[in-house]
Amino acid sequence: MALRYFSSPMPTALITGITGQDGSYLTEQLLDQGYTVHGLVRRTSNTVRSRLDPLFHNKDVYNKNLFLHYADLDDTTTIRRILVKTQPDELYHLAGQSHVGASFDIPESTCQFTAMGTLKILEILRDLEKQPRFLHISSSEIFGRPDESPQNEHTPMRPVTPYGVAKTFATQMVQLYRESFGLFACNAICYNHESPRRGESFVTRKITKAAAEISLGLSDEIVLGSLDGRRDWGSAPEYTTAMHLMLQQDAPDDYVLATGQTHSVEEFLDAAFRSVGLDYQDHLQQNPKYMRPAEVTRLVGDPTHAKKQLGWTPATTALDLAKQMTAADVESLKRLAASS
Ligand SMILES: C[C@H]1O[C@H](OP(=O)(O)OP(=O)(O)OC[C@H]2O[C@@H](n3cnc4c(=O)[nH]c(N)nc43)[C@H](O)[C@@H]2O)[C@@H](O)[C@@H](O)C1=O
Repeated sequence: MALRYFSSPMPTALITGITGQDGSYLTEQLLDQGYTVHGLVRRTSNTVRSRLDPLFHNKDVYNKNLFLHYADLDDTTTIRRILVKTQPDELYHLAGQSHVGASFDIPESTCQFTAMGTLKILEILRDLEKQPRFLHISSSEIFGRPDESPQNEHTPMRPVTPYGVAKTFATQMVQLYRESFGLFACNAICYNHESPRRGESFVTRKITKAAAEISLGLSDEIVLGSLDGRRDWGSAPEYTTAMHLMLQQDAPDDYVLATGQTHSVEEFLDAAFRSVGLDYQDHLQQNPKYMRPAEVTRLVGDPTHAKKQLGWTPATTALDLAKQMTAADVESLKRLAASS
């Protein structure tokens, strides 16, 4: 695709949350299109980055065009310095505390990183001479218990979880900075999006990893909370493709990224276990520890705007994902066993 607004032939992107599921897919997609990619990473004693390290090993060009910088989300001086030094054309803000269940236990740090972290970046951008186009990863959790179904970009926000409240604040700040200060700032309002790189504490990956382990005789049970929640699950690399398209438009806007279909946790569980010849009922335990004080039960997105404006179509269904992710977990466990 032609990237019309660049003055130089090699666009540059900066990604917060580059080590996460979405950050790693987006990095691959941008590098494959000839971008130089800079990523912010947190300074920890653990330098293994399981989703990014294979990129450095796989293709030599990645070593030349991918750069990581240490910066926490609340370290505004360092982020400002990196922005001034790297002069990105596009800034993808994917970082934050993203676990909804955990946000009930750690509401302050959820708001500090997910809400205030976004505002701090917007404030830095406001002062920059060269302002990159900005994408904030928002969430269907902003809709909470909505009055209408499916939800679109105009559905009122009614969050019911600390994470949803933090994302609502960040989403509205992005809108405010777009309208009041003229930033090219967009919200990608993402419904659940999954892949074999999904963190293991999210329900899809927890299920597919357990199905793989049980099928290989490595475990015998899976412990979950409520199976009733319904989710609009799509494929993570398809959603990062749409995020990139959002920053190639003539004008900034918000887009719902969703499939428009929902499935229950139980349906996903059933599909994953069936794909390796198991009946989940023989292995399921339920524990209130995984149940939440408040739960969004019926969120489903209307992706019409993204389809029309971006020409984007989500192709992978939740049941495809259940099978693909279980197969990937089986393969990875087999590789691990072969190498030890
Ligand atoms: C759009 C939104 O999407 C994600 O948030 P989420 O929907 O909360 O995702 P999840 O995989 O944690 O839960 C899905 C459902 O599964 C139920 N559930 C049952 N048993 C367990 C269980 O054992 N663990 C978990 N995690 N969930 C369980 C749980 O109660 C809920 O009904 C994030 O990416 C978030 O960042 C985001 O923006």
